[in-house]
Amino acid sequence: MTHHTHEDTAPPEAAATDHRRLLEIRGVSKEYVSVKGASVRALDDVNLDIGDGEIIAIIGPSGCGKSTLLRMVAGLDTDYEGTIEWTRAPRPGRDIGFVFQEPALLPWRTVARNVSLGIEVQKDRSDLPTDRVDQLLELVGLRDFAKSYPKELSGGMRQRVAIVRALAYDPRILLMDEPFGALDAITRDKLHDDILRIWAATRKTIVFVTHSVEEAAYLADRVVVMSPRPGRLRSVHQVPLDRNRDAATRQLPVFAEFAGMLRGELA
Ligand SMILES: Nc1ncnc2c1ncn2[C@@H]1O[C@H](COP(=O)(O)OP(=O)(O)OP(=O)(O)O)[C@@H](O)[C@H]1O
Repeated sequence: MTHHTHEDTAPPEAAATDHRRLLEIRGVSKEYVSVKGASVRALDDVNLDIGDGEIIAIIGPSGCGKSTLLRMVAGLDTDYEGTIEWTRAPRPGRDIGFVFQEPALLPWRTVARNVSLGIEVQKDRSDLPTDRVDQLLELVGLRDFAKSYPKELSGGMRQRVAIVRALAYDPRILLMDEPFGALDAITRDKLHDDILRIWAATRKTIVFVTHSVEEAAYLADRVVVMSPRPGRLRSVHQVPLDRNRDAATRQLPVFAEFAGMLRGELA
């Protein structure tokens, strides 16, 4: 089990071993200035390489800058020190799929039309072919609900629609900010398996923020632990499991041990 801290020899920015690099985050710091003029240092010298096809979980105490970091990677906030560089130039507006805690679907559009929204907002406005929408919905078992409206779906189904909507224009990276935080435990577990299925079918790079160490351990290749303000990378851990994960994985001693270790890092 890897266990790097600032005091260890291996730096937390150690690159993913098995993946070509997709993104390089170098020396990223962020200061917010409040309305009253006081400044809050939200991130301090964050360094991380993200490999192509890698799944990374970010965990850390409330307010440590997880969402801030995700927003910067997404290009939603460009006011920071340091650099975030892509190894291949991103296609403007297309390379990031973002999923929030709330699915934010348009209630007057069908499921299929919500999924194709990601494409329609692009400049060229080419419609998403119906078979592509079907294919995306199939990934999350919602093909039969293409013509339903969001209010006719459960919370978990809505979040599945939000996830495939983010995948509609084939982004290089899927960023998710506590995507399962509003769901009950059983629905969460089902969504986890949807994510694993999506990854197996698309090999997308996925970076997600979570408060659950079990979620991080179950889904990720590497887990990034952040420390409280100013947000720094406390440690980066390779998850000691191969990619074939299912319900039985959660029963493995190595899983419990790893999740327990993460919990200890957060204490
Ligand atoms: N727009 C803003 N203006 C001022 N301060 C901000 C702003 N957004 C975030 N902050 C501050 O920056 C710090 C990091 O916030 P951020 O939302 O990134 O944390 P987080 O780790 O995602 O928290 P949580 O787990 O509670 O969602 C916090 O101290 C927060 O108060």
